[in-house]
Amino acid sequence: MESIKQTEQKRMDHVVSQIKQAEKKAQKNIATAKSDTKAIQDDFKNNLRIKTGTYSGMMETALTVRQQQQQLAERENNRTQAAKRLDVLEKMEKKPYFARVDIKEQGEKQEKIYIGLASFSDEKDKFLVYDWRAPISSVYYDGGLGKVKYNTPVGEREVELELKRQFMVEDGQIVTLFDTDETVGDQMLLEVLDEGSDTKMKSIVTTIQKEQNKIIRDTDSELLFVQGAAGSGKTSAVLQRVAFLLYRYRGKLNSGQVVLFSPNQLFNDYIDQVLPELGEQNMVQMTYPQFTNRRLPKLRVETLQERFEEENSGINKKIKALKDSLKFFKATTAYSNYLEKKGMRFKNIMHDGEVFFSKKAIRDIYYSFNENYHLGNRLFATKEALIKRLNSKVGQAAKTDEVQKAVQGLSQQQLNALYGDEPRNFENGDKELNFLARQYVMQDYKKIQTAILRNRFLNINAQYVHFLRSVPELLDLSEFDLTKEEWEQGIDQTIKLLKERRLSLTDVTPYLYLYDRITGKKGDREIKQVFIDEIQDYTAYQLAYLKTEFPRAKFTMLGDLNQAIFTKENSHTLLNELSTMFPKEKTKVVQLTTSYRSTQQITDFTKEVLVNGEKVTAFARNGAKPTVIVDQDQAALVDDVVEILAKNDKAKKTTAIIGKSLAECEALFEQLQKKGVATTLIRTENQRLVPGTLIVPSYLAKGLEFDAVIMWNANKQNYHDESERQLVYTICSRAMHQLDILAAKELSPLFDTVDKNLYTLIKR
Ligand SMILES: Nc1ncnc2c1ncn2[C@@H]1O[C@H](COP(=O)(O)OP(=O)(O)OP(=O)(O)O)[C@@H](O)[C@H]1O
Repeated sequence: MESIKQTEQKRMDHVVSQIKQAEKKAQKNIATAKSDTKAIQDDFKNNLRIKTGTYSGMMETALTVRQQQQQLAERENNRTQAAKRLDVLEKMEKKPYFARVDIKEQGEKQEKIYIGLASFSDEKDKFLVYDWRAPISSVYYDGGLGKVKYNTPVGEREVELELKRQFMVEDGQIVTLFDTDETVGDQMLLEVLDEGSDTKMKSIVTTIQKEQNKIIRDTDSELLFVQGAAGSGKTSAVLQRVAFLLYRYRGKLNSGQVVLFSPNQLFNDYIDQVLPELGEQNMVQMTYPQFTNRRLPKLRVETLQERFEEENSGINKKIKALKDSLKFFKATTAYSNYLEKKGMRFKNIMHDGEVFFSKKAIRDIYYSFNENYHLGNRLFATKEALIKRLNSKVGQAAKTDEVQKAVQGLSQQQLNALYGDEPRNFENGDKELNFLARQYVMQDYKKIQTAILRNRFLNINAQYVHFLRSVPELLDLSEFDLTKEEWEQGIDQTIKLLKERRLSLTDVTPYLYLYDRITGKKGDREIKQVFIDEIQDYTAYQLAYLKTEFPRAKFTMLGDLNQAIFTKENSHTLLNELSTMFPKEKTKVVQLTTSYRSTQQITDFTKEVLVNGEKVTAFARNGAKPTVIVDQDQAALVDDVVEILAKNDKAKKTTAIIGKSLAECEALFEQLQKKGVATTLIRTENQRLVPGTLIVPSYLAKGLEFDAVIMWNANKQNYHDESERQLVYTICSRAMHQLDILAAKELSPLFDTVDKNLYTLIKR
């Protein structure tokens, strides 16, 4: 008798052969679209007669050109569609599907549903494969055998799940199959997790877990908040969610309307293959500093490294807490509203070293409009009035003898430049001279026009400082444990930086928000979905700002309060503030507690580093216990690194050495180089992850993972402050299979909370 595997293989062979046929068809479509395009272009070249003699002739020509462009766009669209389909088919040829569920709806026959990367039907329109995002596919991810419910666009349905089968497939051949009554068999997950790390993140489509599926398929929430332990698959789930939304709202949502904010550039690079692997285009990806700094080209904003290494204590810390808060955001809004009545700061518009429009004149115009003019309109009306005044000044100047004489003395070439594209049919000589004189003056005044149009008369630096000075009237400083004098000290620092054309990261967002309010900037209404990863490193202010910047978007925010390495203990306040920003009934919070990244031994160890942390459970996958090596001095530690690297290399494990600061990483890099050990030092977030051993500073390790991690210099001197606990946790939780912690002389006391049985201690 034929085994189950043979029967399934036969079916798979059939599907693969159908897919191959479909590929041929797609190739033909691409070729047809290409030759059609060429034919249209040739035809156009040969037959188009440009008729410009008469008005109707011109119209006819324009119409023909337009028709041709439309035809070309249509063919181009056909071609891209066919090319996309071919791309998906080629992937499916290797792995047509990864699961099968047998379901029975009441009163109906049993149905076998095969689930893969995309839907595929045969010539008779019978579904051979269902897209993993189709409503019915949800039962595969959600249910054990028995009754299961799933959502469809027209409501909930219930079916009996009678079989759940998973396939490991390579090149169209079934390698293994598992029948399971567990929610997605652990066996398959184990196989997947046992694989080594890569410089690129992979999709988890075949083994999405029930909780993750909830995140992926949510369509109701305006704010979906995911608190997930390190390695619990937040990032993975969210990328699957993007693919899901693009499928669910096909035609209404495209990848350009989805934005993902990620922790750093390195991480962008790490995840950029997941969506293409799923047959979708990547969304817009950026980091928050990229988003804000591109609007501040003239100011130098603090970098991630500077932010990480800056001393944040005492008054500074309290000022930062205030500036990061939602209260401060509200104060900015209140302050800007008050500017409709008074308080705007302006700059003179200068010309040749002299005041052309004085700030007082501009202020008078600005406040001459009635109270129905709100900030944006008020500015617009002011600009209009200034342009009008400029024009009348141009008129006056053009009439002066001086200008008239100057124009008469111009060469033909200079005159031609003044005419520009203007048709030269003037009623009489006077009018012509007048026109030329105006043009002549305008050349000189061009800069003034630009200054008006570009809002150069706004004095945003002075305005921001004025706002800071007004803060004690807008909120209660004592709530942030600050006195007025302390607050003033903070303002002095900001002024000092502004004078050097610099801005601290904390000030960037309020500065921009104030500017947006004054200029009436409306935000990007095109963007429909915004994803924010590592939410714990954002401030409430930044999130409130993002909400105004993307007024039509739904938000998915994910993070791990345990890994707040920049905001530290403020991360819990963030969660509270966040909950007031979105309507309660439209907010959903999902917790992911199982960590899939690391072996049980590593997760059990790392979670004890935390005190009062969010919940973390290990996924049962075995490996060696973490090792802690305490050696005599730095030189001995370098030898330890060399030894560990040799061992890891032999076991084909990729290692990342994570040091606290960049300086430390640089020093280690050089020492290893002297010993002939090749590594790649990641200095900035703009670098690429490459295969082989990496040395990474801690603040860039966010979101990444490696087979083996060496925590460098985990001694007392380096990590002693309670506020560094989360950083230590983030570093250690990057390891998938092996973790070695190295310290000279004395281990950091932050490890004291860890049970001694959970690691192997080597003292040398
Ligand atoms: N359902 C799953 N099936 C297979 N692998 C999974 C699954 N969920 C997570 N993983 C794997 O676990 C690892 C961690 O996932 P991911 O990076 O998405 O976690 P995270 O919650 O974003 O972590 P962190 O907060 O530490 O950055 C990845 O290698 C991912 O492929």
